[in-house]
Amino acid sequence: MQTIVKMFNTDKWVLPYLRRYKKLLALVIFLGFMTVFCGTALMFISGYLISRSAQHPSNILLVYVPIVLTRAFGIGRPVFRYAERLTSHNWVLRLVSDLRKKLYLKVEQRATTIRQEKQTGDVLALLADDIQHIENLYLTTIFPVVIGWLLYVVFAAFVGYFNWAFGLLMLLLFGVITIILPLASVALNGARSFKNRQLQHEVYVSLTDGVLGLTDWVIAGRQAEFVEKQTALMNQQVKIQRQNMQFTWWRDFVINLIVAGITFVMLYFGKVQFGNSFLDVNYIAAFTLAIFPMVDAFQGISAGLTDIPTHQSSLERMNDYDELTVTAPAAPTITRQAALAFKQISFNDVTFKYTNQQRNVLNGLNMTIERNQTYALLGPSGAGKSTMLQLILGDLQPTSGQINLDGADLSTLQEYRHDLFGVLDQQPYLFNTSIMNNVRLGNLQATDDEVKAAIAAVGLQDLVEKLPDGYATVMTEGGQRFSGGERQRFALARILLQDAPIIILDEPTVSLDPITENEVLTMIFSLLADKTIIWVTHHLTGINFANQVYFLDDGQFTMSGTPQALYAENAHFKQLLDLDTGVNNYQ
Ligand SMILES: Nc1ncnc2c1ncn2[C@@H]1O[C@H](COP(=O)(O)OP(=O)(O)OP(=O)(O)O)[C@@H](O)[C@H]1O
Repeated sequence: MQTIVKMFNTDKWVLPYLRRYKKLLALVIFLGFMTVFCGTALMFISGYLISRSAQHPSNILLVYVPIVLTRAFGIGRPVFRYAERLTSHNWVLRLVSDLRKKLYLKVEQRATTIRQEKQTGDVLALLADDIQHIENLYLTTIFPVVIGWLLYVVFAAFVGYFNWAFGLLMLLLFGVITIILPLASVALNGARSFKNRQLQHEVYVSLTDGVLGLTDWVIAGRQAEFVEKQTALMNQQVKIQRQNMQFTWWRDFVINLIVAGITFVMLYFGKVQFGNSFLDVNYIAAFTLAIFPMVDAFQGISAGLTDIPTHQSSLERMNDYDELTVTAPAAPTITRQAALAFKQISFNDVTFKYTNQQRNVLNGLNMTIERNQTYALLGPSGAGKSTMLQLILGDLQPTSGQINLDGADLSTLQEYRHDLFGVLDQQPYLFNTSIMNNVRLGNLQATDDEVKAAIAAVGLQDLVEKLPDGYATVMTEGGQRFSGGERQRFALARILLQDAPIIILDEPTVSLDPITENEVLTMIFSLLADKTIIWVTHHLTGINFANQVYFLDDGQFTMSGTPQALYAENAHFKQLLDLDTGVNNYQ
């Protein structure tokens, strides 16, 4: 219970919405209460009416009023129920839509760096499952519990109005169903529900991880191990769910036993209270029958409270996510136009360290990137090349030092990012939509003719036009229907449409065969001849396209210069290049 109170005390996700929509919330609770009230009153009046009708009809008016009331409560119950469903779902959908938007904005703000702190499965679970749980927190927990408790108090007071001692007895007996049993449920079953929720989360994380690396599991011939791992997790879940169902069965059985006891007590109360009067005797059936519709509402309290630990873990995860606050970057100090017309980008003593790492990945780097020049960045695996690209793109911030674009701190220019940078990486993503839509992603304002021109520029016009559906051909997920070289060309067409002045190439040809690699590199550098290019590459194929080559090792530049100068001055570079190209270069 303490953890629940603590959870709500520190909550930033749900409570603000309770306050924002409090009037609607009060209406939902009122309508829910009226639904159960009408159901109870209907049974009460019906009990009275049946009993009264069995007596000698001294005056027809005495049954006429209950008939009208039966009709009123009979109509009132479904009407209130309908209105309650409408408003509660309206309330919950508003809340969920606000929550989704809030969560989306949080994720979006950190989209580029999120994978450093969260696993993909974590974020998926958060987006898909946790929000759903918050929705259920209201529909299956908060609303039924509040309505059930309200009814409990009103009914005990009603009985107390006739006989305070019986009122007190009802308070006590119904208290067992509405307070003691639900709390015992939370205590006994809560830990299990919590564990189930955590297992569900583990399944998400492990499944996403497994699916992302599915090819590797298959290549390693360890599919069975992957399936076993998932099955073990799911079996644990099934076991817990079975225990939960058994627990629910026993709990409901105990509730029904208690209700049977309450029914006898009520009969006795009726006899003592009303048994001596010819007219009042009809209240015995009325009070006794009224118990049954209420029991449904009271059962909801136990079920609702037992779910709290499940919701708790969702709420904790969402609040935990909230802790990852994003500090808004300072406003840009130069205009978009000035940024696009930049002359140079400079690295000034840039050092970078990942928060979870001991050592610096980059150590006091200095470099100047001139407009319209091509820079090749080479170095062994783990040297820090990709980290450098992320720093240029503003996805990471230097631990010390500065990266400036014409004197303006690059990290403050994030709102110009799409206009400044085009990125072509190892596996550009092609979506399961038409070729036209996929290429148009580079520039949503581009006309059909412009898209076609970009596709023609990358040499894919013939291929596309020969397809039965032409430009409307759906690419299939990840663009699987096209070869690696074709996928890179489509991605290049996107970049042409985007027309950003700085192009980041992150080993775009690493997965291609040497002939296709040569073709794609030649195409990239001829089509992007007027751009500033920063190109990370593992080997020296196509290095003569670069104006400057920088070797990065262990976070520092160990060598730099034009390819020609390095070839002339550095025996190692000469040897590597000759090996890579199989000929003597620059002769
Ligand atoms: N998100 C991260 N969190 C912690 N350490 C990281 C992270 N990303 C990279 N590193 C570490 O930083 C170092 C540099 O990584 P980086 O990816 O920049 O190297 P790289 O030169 O691009 O390597 P490769 O050529 O293999 O892609 C490596 O030791 C890597 O393990």
